[in-house]
Amino acid sequence: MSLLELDDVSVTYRIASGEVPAVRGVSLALDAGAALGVAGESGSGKSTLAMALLRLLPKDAQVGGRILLDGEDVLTMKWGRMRAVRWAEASIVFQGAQHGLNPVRRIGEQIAEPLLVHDLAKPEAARARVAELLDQVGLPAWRARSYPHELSGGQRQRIMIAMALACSPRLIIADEPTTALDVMVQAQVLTLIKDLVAEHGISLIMISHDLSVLADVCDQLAVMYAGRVVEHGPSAEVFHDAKHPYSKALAAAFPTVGDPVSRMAPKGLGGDPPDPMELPTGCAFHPRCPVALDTCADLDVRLWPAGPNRTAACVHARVDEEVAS
Ligand SMILES: Nc1ncnc2c1ncn2[C@@H]1O[C@H](COP(=O)(O)OP(=O)(O)OP(=O)(O)O)[C@@H](O)[C@H]1O
Repeated sequence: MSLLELDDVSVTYRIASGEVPAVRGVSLALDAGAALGVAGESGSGKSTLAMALLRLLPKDAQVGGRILLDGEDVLTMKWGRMRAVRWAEASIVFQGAQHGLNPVRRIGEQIAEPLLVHDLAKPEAARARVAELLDQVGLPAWRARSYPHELSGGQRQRIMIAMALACSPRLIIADEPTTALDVMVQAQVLTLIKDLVAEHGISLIMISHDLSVLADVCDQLAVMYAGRVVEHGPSAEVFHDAKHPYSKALAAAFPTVGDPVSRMAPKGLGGDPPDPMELPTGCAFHPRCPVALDTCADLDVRLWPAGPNRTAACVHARVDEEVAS
């Protein structure tokens, strides 16, 4: 059984001017110890999906479908159970560490808090655990006495990772964990995440708009567009041989050093992502798609098999059935 199973998950925000379908029918599974990357442009629904996993969405968000964590549906859990699950079984690292830390409390107290709140350690054992966690994220034990403003952005993000690890969760959700950091520090933090999840056998969901980062850290990739997963498969295959034209454009937008010259000059995608309140008919990507057919505007688009262990929501990628063109 998968550690995490998403079955037809949808999230709709109800706002004054109507309904915003931010996530639409997402089904994904994550095995214990595996790492799944979720990619997509700004507004594609990645953060909404991540927040839905731990029921951290605001009240105006209506969530449908099933989110099974070790077989237990997160969406129907009692609040007491939900609070126990957060940190202890699954924790989340947000982008921009400085916003997540309390500026007037010492780092050590903040890392120890989830341990004390969940009654997983007495104060003395928690202090020892804080030193151990600081060591795991590459910081000296004396940093426990520092305040957040005494640390760099990269060090603060390491603290957030230490907090996420504190209760030894089985799943960590990392939402753009390195976006606010400079390139060198980004690489260090990514290596740290990669090493820690491998060492502790933790499952990881990492969210980013950068497919190359996800391909480096994750085994599987899901690409989101307008609230839907439009491609899913082994990360190296999706990154180097995308089947969906949107994933192709996204992969081409992040060439890596050493790539052949052909990949260094990607054709940019025209247009903007659609407003979720005014989604195009059929395939939501068709107005921007360089290979769209007339029929794509009316298509009942779904994730079709697109090769071994791969799916893509594009008629050009289907391998199972005859398609109308
Ligand atoms: N609280 C909210 N109320 C109404 N609409 C929202 C709310 N939060 C997000 N949205 C809308 O839901 C859609 C998905 O947003 P979301 O933040 O999940 O996307 P994202 O892919 O994570 O983008 P980014 O990379 O910019 O964080 C967007 O159209 C956004 O405007």
